[in-house]
Amino acid sequence: MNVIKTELDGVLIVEPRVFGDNRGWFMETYSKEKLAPLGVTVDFVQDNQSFSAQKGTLRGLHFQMHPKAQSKLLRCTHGAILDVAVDIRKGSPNYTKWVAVELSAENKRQLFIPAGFAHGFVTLTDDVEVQYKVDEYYAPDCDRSIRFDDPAIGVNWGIKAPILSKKDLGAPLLADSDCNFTYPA
Ligand SMILES: Cc1cn([C@H]2C[C@H](O)[C@@H](COP(=O)(O)OP(=O)(O)O[C@H]3O[C@@H](C)C(=O)[C@@H](O)[C@H]3O)O2)c(=O)[nH]c1=O
Repeated sequence: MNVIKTELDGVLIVEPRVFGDNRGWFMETYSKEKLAPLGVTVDFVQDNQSFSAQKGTLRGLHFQMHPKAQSKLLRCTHGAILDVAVDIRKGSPNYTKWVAVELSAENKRQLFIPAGFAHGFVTLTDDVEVQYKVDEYYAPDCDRSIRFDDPAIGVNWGIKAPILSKKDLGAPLLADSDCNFTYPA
């Protein structure tokens, strides 16, 4: 596996090794022992999958607060997404900074997003399947959204009127959120 650092410390692009042959291809999609020396040292406890029918669907920006904060390892197994991580740790030199990485079934890239970051993605094709591992169980009490178009963050999603859930439509700005991440942790 190859790991590429992003501008945000701790947010990593993971490129699995793909073995092609006359049948097709094979890859390890996750290996604890191969990823640990490269910076992914968390213990994943839950696997998630979502399907988005239409291009231009946006899920985010989401996070779980302490004490149920989550790290995530994401991949797109059908179609393509623009995957976004935002540093929302108060006091961080990168506070409100974001990175966007295209993940697709074709490029097989994964994005590791540590706790302390908000996450969201917009679909770049129809029929998008996203799969991800998380290192903390779903905890509705700690589950939070912030506005995808919060001007204090300014993510360039490349789309003006995305398809959103009711929850994401009514999400607060980061400044009005009860987000409790601090830097250093
Ligand atoms: C996230 C989650 C949701 N659910 C339920 C709650 C709800 O009824 C239904 C749909 O939930 P949501 O609308 O929050 O799904 P979604 O908008 O896809 O939420 C996800 O978005 C991406 C961007 C993330 O980063 C994830 O951590 C997660 O927040 O699924 C679970 O049972 N377990 C879970 O782990």
